[in-house]
Amino acid sequence: MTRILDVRALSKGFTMHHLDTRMAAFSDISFTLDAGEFLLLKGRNGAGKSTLLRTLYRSYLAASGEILFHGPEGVIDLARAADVDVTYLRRTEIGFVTQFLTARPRVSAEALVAEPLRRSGAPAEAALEQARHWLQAFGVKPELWAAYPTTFSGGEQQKVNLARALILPQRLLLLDEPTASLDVSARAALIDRLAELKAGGTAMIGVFHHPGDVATLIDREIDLTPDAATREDRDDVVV
Ligand SMILES: Nc1ncnc2c1ncn2[C@@H]1O[C@H](COP(=O)(O)OP(=O)(O)OP(=O)(O)O)[C@@H](O)[C@H]1O
Repeated sequence: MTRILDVRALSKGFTMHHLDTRMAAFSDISFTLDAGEFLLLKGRNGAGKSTLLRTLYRSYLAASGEILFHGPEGVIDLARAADVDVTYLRRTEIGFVTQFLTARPRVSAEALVAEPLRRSGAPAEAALEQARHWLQAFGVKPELWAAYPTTFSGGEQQKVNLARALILPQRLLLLDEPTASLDVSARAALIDRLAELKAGGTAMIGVFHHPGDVATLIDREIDLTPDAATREDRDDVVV
């Protein structure tokens, strides 16, 4: 079993300056994750699911604890890694799929989707071909491929977002409600792609409003609700 992540005693809180108080988002979280494993994050609203994903991605700095990522060049603690190392890992090793597309002015949908492949060294035409394949797979109409996604509908933007986030297999994939606002066929395409990436060894941590969407992928779950018993048995998954 290839270890991907070793999270130890991780905590994160927020300082509410206007109230002069500090509030814990999650405390003392520990778990491990191996290649090809899918971990479901559960918990009531406000339990800290999104904050944990953002802390693992290093959008937030942890208050304490370790996030040991087993990467191509050895083990690196994401809680303390230099920004330049985090930026590098985000390009090639760690993906984050949210509900929101960061569209850029005057960048076409197909160019946006092809970008991760281009950055990894793929020739322009091959990257565009792959981009069109994934736009098609997620159900974006061909007449939109060369258009700017800033004007797309919410669901269309989400499909472009998924195509871009999932075009390049990564070692670790963080998923924050990626099925929100998707139609049935795009949801099916997403599940197929996640299954394919999982089979290829990508480790995943996901938050899903409807975990039933990904029931076939889930290996383990952690409940972030304070005092909830964390169940790690696949048979206990509630869908
Ligand atoms: N940037 C922030 N500043 C201050 N407090 C924050 C910030 N982000 C999140 N919080 C607080 O941290 C707690 C955890 O929020 P988080 O969004 O991680 O919960 P969640 O489990 O993802 O919730 P939901 O299921 O409602 O999406 C909440 O009480 C929230 O108000």
